[in-house]
Amino acid sequence: MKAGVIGAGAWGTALAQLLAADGQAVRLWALEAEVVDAVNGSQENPLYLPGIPLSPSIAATGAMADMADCDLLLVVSPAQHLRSVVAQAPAGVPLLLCSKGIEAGTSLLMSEVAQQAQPRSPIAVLSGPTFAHEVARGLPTAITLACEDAALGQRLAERIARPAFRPYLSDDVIGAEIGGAVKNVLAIACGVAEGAGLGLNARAALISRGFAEMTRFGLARGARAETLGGLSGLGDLVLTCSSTNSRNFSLGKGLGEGQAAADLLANRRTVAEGAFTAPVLRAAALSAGVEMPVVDAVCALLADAVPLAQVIDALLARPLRPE
Ligand SMILES: NC(=O)C1=CN([C@@H]2O[C@H](COP(=O)(O)OP(=O)(O)OC[C@H]3O[C@@H](n4cnc5c(N)ncnc54)[C@H](O)[C@@H]3O)[C@@H](O)[C@H]2O)C=CC1
Ligand SMILES: O=C(CO)COP(=O)(O)O
Repeated sequence: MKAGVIGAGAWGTALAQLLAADGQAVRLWALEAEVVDAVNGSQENPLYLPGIPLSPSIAATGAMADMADCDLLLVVSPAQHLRSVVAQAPAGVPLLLCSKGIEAGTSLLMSEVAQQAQPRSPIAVLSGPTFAHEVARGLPTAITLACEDAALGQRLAERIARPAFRPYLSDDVIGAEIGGAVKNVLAIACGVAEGAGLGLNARAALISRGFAEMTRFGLARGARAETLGGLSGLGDLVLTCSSTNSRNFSLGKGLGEGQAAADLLANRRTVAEGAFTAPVLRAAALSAGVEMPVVDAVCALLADAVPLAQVIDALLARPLRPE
């Protein structure tokens, strides 16, 4: 039996490499035939993870039926495609969900979507500050592994831990997912501050006040505060809000430089999840009665609805209140 990875973008490929670096067999499902050919033929994924030599023990496939001999499936598709790929996956196999986002139309978290798509499959979530290129290169990384079933969580943690890759166990699945989804929207805001030349004070303010928004929303959805303050929340927020290695931060930087969202989002191959999560999160926050002004500002910019200067002025002109 072997581990399988569903989705061969940057993160799925990096996770396959992590698990296969010591020669263990890993099955990798890719959507694109050219990715299957490149991984199997020349041990690389130039489309999504260029410059990283991959282990020959990764076997790529474009046929989901080939995942039937896997005893663990890491699901690493973009959040908006998770329902369809999980529905095609073999039933009854533990699913470790690695996508970060909220489903449009349903406002469901990935664990809730997976539960609907594969009701018989046990579910866990893997989320934290983890740039794919760094994990693929074997650089030290810590991550949250959340699972309601403590024994399964322990088994999965032991299965994926490596000398430089440390999963920390949690039973707060909702908290781990909310941190990963919300931080992508806040990273867009920090990118805007960078692109518009607003300075590092503004970035720190957005990280802190954004974390307050994440916490308010998370607590309203049943997350625990310590999860939001951990690797999958604050940890990932800090990582993604401070580097153009983040696609979300880079998208925001383009917006801050005055480019239109429609142009920045047209024809991109890689995913900036925050652009999809932002409007869903805004609607979910509104219906939960949770104020998220930074998220609202990102939504306005993504809709190309309000000029940047006006969005910034509106945030700064909010009534003064206690922290
Ligand atoms: N790249 C990273 O460093 C990290 C990414 N993640 C999360 O992992 C998830 C996947 O992101 P990446 O691997 O970075 O993707 P990516 O941006 O590198 O690649 C895009 C992926 O989308 C897939 N795709 C496009 N259309 C599809 C469809 N109709 N059905 C199924 N798949 C489709 C492509 O095959 C490809 O695998 C996202 O939710 C992301 O937030 C989480 C941690 C780190
Ligand atoms: O989730 C990530 C790091 O933890 C990757 O962030 P981006 O999707 O913004 O590149």
